[in-house]
Amino acid sequence: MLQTKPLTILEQLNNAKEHMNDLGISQLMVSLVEKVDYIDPIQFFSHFQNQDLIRLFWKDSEDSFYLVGIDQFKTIETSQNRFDAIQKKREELLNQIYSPNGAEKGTGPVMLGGFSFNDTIYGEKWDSFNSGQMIIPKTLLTVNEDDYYMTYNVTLTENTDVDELYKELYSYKSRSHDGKQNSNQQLQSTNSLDYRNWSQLIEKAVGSIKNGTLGKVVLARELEAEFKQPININDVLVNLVNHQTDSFIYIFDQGDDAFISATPERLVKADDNELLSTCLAGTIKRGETPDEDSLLAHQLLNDEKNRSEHQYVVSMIKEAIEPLTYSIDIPTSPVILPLRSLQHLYTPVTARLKESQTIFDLIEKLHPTPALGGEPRHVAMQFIEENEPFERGWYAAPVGWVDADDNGEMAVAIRSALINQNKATLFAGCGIVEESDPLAEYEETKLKFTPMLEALGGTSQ
Ligand SMILES: C=C(O[C@@H]1C=C(C(=O)O)C=C[C@H]1O)C(=O)O
Ligand SMILES: [Mg+2]
Repeated sequence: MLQTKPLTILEQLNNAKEHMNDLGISQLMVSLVEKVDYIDPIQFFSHFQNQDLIRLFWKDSEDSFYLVGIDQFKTIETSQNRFDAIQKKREELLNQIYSPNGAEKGTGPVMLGGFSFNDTIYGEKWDSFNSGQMIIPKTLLTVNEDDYYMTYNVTLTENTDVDELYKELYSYKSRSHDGKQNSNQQLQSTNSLDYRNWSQLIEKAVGSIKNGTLGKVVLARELEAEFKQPININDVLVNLVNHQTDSFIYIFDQGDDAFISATPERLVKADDNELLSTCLAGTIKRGETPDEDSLLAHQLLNDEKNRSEHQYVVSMIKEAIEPLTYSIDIPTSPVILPLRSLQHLYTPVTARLKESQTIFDLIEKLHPTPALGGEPRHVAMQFIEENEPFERGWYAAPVGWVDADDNGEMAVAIRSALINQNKATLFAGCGIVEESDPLAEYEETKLKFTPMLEALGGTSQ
């Protein structure tokens, strides 16, 4: 077969301008894609610090797929009926964007963003975050294994000088950036729900479980950490990439406020018609020696309380996904997912989707799973809303990306922090079931704070 040479960006721009004239319209949104040589995604992200631009970062848990989005081309924000509303607005928008060069997975008018845990979001801390925010960046770097792509999203008008615009697209390469590092960041203080209040909360939940109102509920606490110097997001990213290798890494950096997560938990991945999801619940620490480590793993696998926390998630995901699929594959027992400072019970889910469901339909069905909400879902959500003494914001909520062909992936934003200047708010929760002991659950949240706290430059809690 005759292989046609991909069009250069300049050729694509000229084609788009011609297309616009042919259509007799005065304005056209265009998504231009080119294959490029190696670009380090972390350096590329870091390059745009202190430029008052939104920065978006995504790395998958296999360390093979990265997206870095810079600046907003188009942003969709919703509050009411958010998953459905975003999907509708997205369709409208995509219909208007011209992509002259076709698109490899994860290139072109890709949207990155996220949602809040609840349908609404409140509180000063979360002022600059919405309950649904998906962004098509102006410039997007895509790294897929060994292939590198740049996408430029632009609006052409009758007056656009193509040669000028072409030069402008590459101007980021020459902009200088502030590469200073805070290598010796110091933690000044932390503040979180004290143990007495925590244990009352857990006892209340266990009471509702014992009287049959609830099966499982996930309860969390926030930890406010103050540092000596402003937190450098670039440094945090480098620390997370180096130490949380089997996690998704997600950053939504709006300049003054950034939300960061290094999470092992996938909500859903849609790859052509294949669907992947993850059941992740049940936790124990890592051992100091390989022997102790496997002893702990063995203990976790055989622990009834942790198995029960896990089973709620497996049953719910299966029930939610089954009607949408031709076939579904869920192993009958979990395996261990070892992370740097803790290990989890893990059951992978694979399925073939029946018809083209968008990732937003899937999120709507799945969020929140009993790994972050509980069972029954609405009773657990109400319990959380009434009893947890803080706003979850984007913690424990879906974050990720989707391309124009409906390929995409959403992770669950746990092991996360909201960062503002020299302050960070970290979040950690755990699944409460009938056998839960408040002290053991408190220790479990401490373990879950560790990775992000260390990445921020703090070591103690
Ligand atoms: C709620 C969190 O994690 C969830 C709770 C787990 C548990 O209780 O064992 C394990 C993984 C996640 O499903 C969190 O990290 O904040
Ligand atoms: Mg647990």
